[in-house]
Amino acid sequence: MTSVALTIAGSDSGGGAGIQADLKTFQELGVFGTSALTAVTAQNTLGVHGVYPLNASEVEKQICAVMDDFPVTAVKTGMLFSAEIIREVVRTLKYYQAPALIIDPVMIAKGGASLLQNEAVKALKEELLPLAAIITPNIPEAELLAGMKIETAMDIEKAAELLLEAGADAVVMKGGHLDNQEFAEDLFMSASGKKFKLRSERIHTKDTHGTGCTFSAAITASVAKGKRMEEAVRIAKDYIHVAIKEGLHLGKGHGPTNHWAYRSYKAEIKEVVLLD
Ligand SMILES: Nc1ncnc2c1ncn2[C@@H]1O[C@H](COP(=O)(O)OP(=O)(O)OP(=O)(O)O)[C@@H](O)[C@H]1O
Ligand SMILES: Cc1ncc(CO)c(N)n1
Repeated sequence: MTSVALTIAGSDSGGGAGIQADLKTFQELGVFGTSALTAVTAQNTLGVHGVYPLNASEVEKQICAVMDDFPVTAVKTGMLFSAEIIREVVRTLKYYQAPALIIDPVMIAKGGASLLQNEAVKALKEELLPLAAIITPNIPEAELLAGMKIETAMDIEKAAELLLEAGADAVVMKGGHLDNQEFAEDLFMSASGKKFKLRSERIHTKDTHGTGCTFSAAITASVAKGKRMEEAVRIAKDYIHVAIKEGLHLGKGHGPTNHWAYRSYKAEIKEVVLLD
């Protein structure tokens, strides 16, 4: 049977991040993609030129339309913008006893534009995060959610532990933002005690627009197909790695990644480093 995933996120008119990245990723990984828009952004590779949120009730209607009709097996959240939208998403997902929830806690776009209001961070942490099968913060997002500064490898683990304590079943701390490193390394930790690093060669490119959205959408697609979380994050790491590596070099700023690249990609590039 065809697997169906739902993404609840913002639109990126430039097509590299947000809903557009999610649907492209679902498609490439063989999952039927459905969506609920939270906001429209006027955005391209140079930055965010406008943010136009929908009402919480408009978001709820879209989720209901999808959930009432489709056998959704995984849900992803991206840009949620406000505490009102977060609360409505939480209420609606609880009503449907929604399947596995993958949270990408989107806060700030690469150019610095805010995609989540400051006062909404608390709602994300206290109300949405406890529903998470996995949450995929980058370092600045993890700092705000865990309420601590992250400077060392030990800080990364400590913050991951705090997010598990806050109610997520698993966490991937994305290391894409740590500059000047040979590797792009992410830390996976689960409440059930699994812990490993996903490591790939760091690609030196400015074209990394939408990498976070694409990575968590790839996790969502595999989970929708019934794969275990550890396997889902490994596939996602492969997917994003090759999508960055085979970049399309579109636009004048931070270009999007290449979703077609995974089709012809066979070898495994990433390395899994088990930790005790
Ligand atoms: N230059 C790079 N080379 C290889 N992998 C990378 C690179 N940059 C990011 N990644 C990988 O891409 C995935 C997404 O991480 P990233 O830190 O970019 O997310 P993000 O900050 O949430 O992205 P966004 O800016 O789209 O919100 C991670 O697995 C990360 O290791
Ligand atoms: C709509 C949207 N969602 C997420 C991101 C983060 O990459 C972005 N730039 N735009």
